[in-house]
Amino acid sequence: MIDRAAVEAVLNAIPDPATGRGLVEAGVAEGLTVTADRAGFVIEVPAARVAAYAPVRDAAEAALKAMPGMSRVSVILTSEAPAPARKASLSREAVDQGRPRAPVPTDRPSHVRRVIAVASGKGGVGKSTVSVNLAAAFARAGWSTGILDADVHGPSLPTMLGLSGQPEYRDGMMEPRRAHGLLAMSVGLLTRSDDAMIWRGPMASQALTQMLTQTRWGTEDQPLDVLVVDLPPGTGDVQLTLIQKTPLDGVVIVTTPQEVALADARRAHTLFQRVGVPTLGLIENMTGDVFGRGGGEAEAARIGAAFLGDLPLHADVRRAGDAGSPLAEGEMAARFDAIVVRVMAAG
Ligand SMILES: Nc1ncnc2c1ncn2[C@@H]1O[C@H](COP(=O)(O)OP(=O)(O)OP(=O)(O)O)[C@@H](O)[C@H]1O
Repeated sequence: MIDRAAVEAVLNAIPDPATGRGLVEAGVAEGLTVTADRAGFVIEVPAARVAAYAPVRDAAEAALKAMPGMSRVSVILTSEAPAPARKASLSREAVDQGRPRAPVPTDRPSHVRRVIAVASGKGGVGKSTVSVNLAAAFARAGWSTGILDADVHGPSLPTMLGLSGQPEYRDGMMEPRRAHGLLAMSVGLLTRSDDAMIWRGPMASQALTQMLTQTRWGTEDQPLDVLVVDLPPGTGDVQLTLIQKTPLDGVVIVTTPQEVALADARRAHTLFQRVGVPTLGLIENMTGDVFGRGGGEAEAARIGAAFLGDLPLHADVRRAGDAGSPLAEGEMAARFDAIVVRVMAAG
């Protein structure tokens, strides 16, 4: 198990060029996610400073990869979009064009009945695990189901469904992959995992739009009943841009019972509320002796959302994820079936 404190110590040994302080201390490592064997974060700097921070990203990546037990590291260097230049001589029309406009949601994907996002206020709460098992439970309930992995910070669907290789293009559309009764598309299938990617909000949003609207999720004869979208964790700019542009019918928020995760879940709920996407409910993951229990239900009541259920830490869940297939039977699969019944009732 990778320890978050150890990751932070490694990152604090690397100085931020601007302040000379360690990367975590200086607040440079945004959205730091540490899971059992992975770590990732985002460095967001003004466009002019991207080159100066590239060696920092490389050093951080190398240092994290060298940690014992670390299997995957993703350090993303992104640039803030430059503010539009305004001149007094611009016409009114041009000035108007420079103003931020209310974002226009992209078209709905064709032949898809419902788009449900799975989100978390912070990383490492098991959002991707919940997404894929929720999708499998929808399929067990008889709904034709797709899953779209939009987690630019660390796409994990290819591992969880045992997928590799780029998707095929046919008649100008990407063909989703088929696995375990689900249709699947992942940002991880569209990029080489070792690429040093620079994901800005708009780029991530463009990739998501493309995967949503240019994937053949359904046809006139065989529409898709539900598309589950695994969003990147957090409540920052990337998430805001994504959800503003994406036609979502509802969101399921995943949290752990810990106080800090609950506060982040609340923040996520507020973010979705601001853009008019209804929260279908909260799921408490990793309930039990380690993290406590019950916080998710109390938080759901506090924000006026449904509580969809809790999921204890269970070896079957991790084993299924590692083996590249969702849960198909047993106690944990049954818990997901119960959650799906409540989601269906909510949305
Ligand atoms: N209920 C559970 N019981 C046992 N293991 C779990 C459970 N939920 C998640 N895990 C394990 O925790 C790890 C992290 O899960 P996952 O990758 O789904 O998190 P995440 O929140 O999607 O992370 P990220 O923020 O990086 O996307 C995985 O190894 C997964 O198998």
